[in-house]
Amino acid sequence: MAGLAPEGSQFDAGKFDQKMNDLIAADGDEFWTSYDEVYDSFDAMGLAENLLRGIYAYGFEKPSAIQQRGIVPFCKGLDVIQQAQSGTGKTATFCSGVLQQLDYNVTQCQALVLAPTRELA
Ligand SMILES: Nc1ncnc2c1ncn2[C@@H]1O[C@H](COP(=O)(O)OP(=O)(O)OP(=O)(O)O)[C@@H](O)[C@H]1O
Repeated sequence: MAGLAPEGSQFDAGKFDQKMNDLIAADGDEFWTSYDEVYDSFDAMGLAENLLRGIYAYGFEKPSAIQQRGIVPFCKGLDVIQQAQSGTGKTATFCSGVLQQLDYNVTQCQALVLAPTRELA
């Protein structure tokens, strides 16, 4: 029937869980369920000078709780899942992480942000 995913391509939660468990077991040293480093200033995060200037130009003087914990692992290129209440600065967290990693000499697309607009509506 039109519109249906091909046979075998549907998401299988059981297989996904099994795959995740295998990955965690195999690479346990590289998998954290929390990240303990906290940076209580933007200066301390080692951000690029132009990015830092932009952050301060926006009037952001001190990083929020999620920013204190979330920007640096993002900048290190880690795969991260972050969760915080609405309005606590998540957008600036992942934007800072993306901007820090961009190569400004490259004109091709370097980042893609997918947002669940239904939840934001
Ligand atoms: N460190 C900061 N200092 C001052 N203002 C900030 C800081 N970080 C974010 N803001 C401001 O706080 C407001 C909320 O931030 P933001 O939209 O990033 O939060 P969010 O967690 O992504 O929200 P939502 O869950 O609703 O998408 C924005 O107006 C943003 O400019």
